Amino acid sequence: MLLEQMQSPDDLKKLPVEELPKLAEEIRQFLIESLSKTGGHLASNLGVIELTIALHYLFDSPKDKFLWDVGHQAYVHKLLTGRMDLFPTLRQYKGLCGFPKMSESEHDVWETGHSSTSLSGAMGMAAARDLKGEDNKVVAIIGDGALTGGMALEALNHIGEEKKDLIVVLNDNEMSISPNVGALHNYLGRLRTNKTYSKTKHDLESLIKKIPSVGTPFAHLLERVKDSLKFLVVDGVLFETLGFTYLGPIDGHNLTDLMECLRQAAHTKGPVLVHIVTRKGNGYQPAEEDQVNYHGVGTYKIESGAFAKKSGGPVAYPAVFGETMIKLAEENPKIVAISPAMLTGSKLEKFQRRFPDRTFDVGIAEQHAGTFAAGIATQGVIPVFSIYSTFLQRAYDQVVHDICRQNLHVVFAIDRAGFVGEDGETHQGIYDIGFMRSQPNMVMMMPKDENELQHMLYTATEYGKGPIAVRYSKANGTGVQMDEEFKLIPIGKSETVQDGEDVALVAFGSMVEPAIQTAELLQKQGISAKVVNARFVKPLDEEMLLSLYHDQMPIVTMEEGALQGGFGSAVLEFFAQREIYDAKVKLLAIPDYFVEHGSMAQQMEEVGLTPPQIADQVTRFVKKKQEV
Ligand SMILES: Cc1ncc(C[n+]2csc(CCOP(=O)(O)OP(=O)(O)O)c2C)c(N)n1
Ligand SMILES: CC(=O)[C@@H](O)[C@H](O)COP(=O)(O)O
Ligand SMILES: [Mg+2]
Repeated sequence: MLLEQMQSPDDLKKLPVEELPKLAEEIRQFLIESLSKTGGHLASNLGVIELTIALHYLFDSPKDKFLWDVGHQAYVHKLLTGRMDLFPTLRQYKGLCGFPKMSESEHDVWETGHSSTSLSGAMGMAAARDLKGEDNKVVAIIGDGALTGGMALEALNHIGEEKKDLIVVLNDNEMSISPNVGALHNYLGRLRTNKTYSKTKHDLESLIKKIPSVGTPFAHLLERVKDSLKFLVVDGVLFETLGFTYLGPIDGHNLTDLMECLRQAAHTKGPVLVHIVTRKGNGYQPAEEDQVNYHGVGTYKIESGAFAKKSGGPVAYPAVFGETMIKLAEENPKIVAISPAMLTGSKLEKFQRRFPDRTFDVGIAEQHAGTFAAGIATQGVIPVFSIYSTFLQRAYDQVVHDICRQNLHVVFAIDRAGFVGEDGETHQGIYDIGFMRSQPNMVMMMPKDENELQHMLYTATEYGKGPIAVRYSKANGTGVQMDEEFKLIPIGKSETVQDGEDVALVAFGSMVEPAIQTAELLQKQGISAKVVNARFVKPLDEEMLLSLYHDQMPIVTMEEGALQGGFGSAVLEFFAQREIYDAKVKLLAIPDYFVEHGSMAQQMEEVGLTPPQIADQVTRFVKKKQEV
């Protein structure tokens, strides 16, 4: 098997060119087989097998730098850089990361997970290279979806101006996770169908070169004629206008064409954009036919492509969000949904089918989505901005400057809040509590179960006074009975779940259920714990906190979020502001480091947030308090 011999790109370079299609086929079979057992980002990787082979064959990694945008398509790169044996551990605890990771290999020179960063990173590397007087190549590989991200467009603007040697490979498969959207996508479509462009341009340039222009009075005029002629050939060559040499479009599954084009790119001065056209899921029929669901998969049967059945259990929070949105929108015609390219994961596809005019998939454009929501809200329409916690990070200034400062009624539906499992550190949804609650006007809540989620969403859409956020986990709910009618939750009011005398477990959202389990464990040790469902991190239920203090209850705050600036911090701030210095408060939250991939359960255990671990900590805390 050729693949087994690939310990480094040097081994690849030893292969005769004729063997490369065989290697590509082996990689395809390997990925289909290996991911059927581990899951992972299958379809995107099947689409870049030939491209990755061509890149490693022609360039000299790690001297030459490859920056994989999003990084979900870097599995082939991992295979060709000696990590085949680790694939059975892909995305598992302490196993191979699903994204580029510098600690894994010297060939991973840029870490990703969030999209649209590769061009800025590449520009930085090219600038540093030139300052140091070095001569390596820098190649950014970006998908058509990631290209819609604002960062990528900002970088194109800069790169085109600076004119440094840098190659951008645009992998155009017409797909984001869902079919790609937007005017830029439509433009790429026109380039794709205009296959004669490159040839015509080449012929034209050869012709113009024959006219003796340099040094003549007509030089400038002739250059302008050349540019104008280009625009006659296709309706606007955006990338050339921006200062890139545009090569393509070429078939990204044809190794010969790829090699030829990349060779030409490597010898071209200044920024080059190589436009390759690929098929997501290429070579595996189930993935080609259902590109959306094969973007990221769990385990599946190779022959049929059938996904392993989910192990029953209660419905997951995102599904409850999707269903609730339909109910809410049926009752309230002012409600619209906004998603930055995540309709599928956010469970809004059914909503989109039911209310196509009230659904906005804006592409990978979190910043725009935020300010777009603000604009909608100014007109009395109610935008529900559905966004994963981790991607909301990208829209922070929009949250601050456009939404909170203008005190607009934007409803944030913050999905994937807390640990996310296999995607790991780039995707953990654990910072939103801190960065949202610091904003004036913000209201923020998290439900203890799926029934409370629907009531919170209803409360948020009815609120009307300013920005309001509901964060919820990707996990399954608790299996609680769902109420038929929506109820308003009083803003800033907690709920006592069970009474107790020795300690108060004040839990935020997803930690209420573990708090109840912890209380049971404590009971066995003779410790009586009160459990409070905090519901709100902002505004806090101050009355509840003061009452616990007056009852001299030690307080343990519990949250699935970062310790710094989180729910527990808010409780401490409250007591400090009231000049209450003898409140006994212990904070249980996620400590100050990036927690890597694994299952959500493993991640909770790693940071000490499982009920037995919490019970131990609470026992020590209560005993210490009694000793004082
Ligand atoms: C900032 C950000 N927003 C959203 C995502 C979620 N996401 C991951 S891959 C992807 C689609 C990327 O499409 P494209 O770049 O064309 O790559 P393809 O999967 O088609 O190869 C999206 C929306 C992300 N990783 N980062
Ligand atoms: C690479 C990426 O950002 C997405 O594909 C992400 O992995 C989706 O996560 P979910 O599976 O939770 O929707
Ligand atoms: Mg794509």
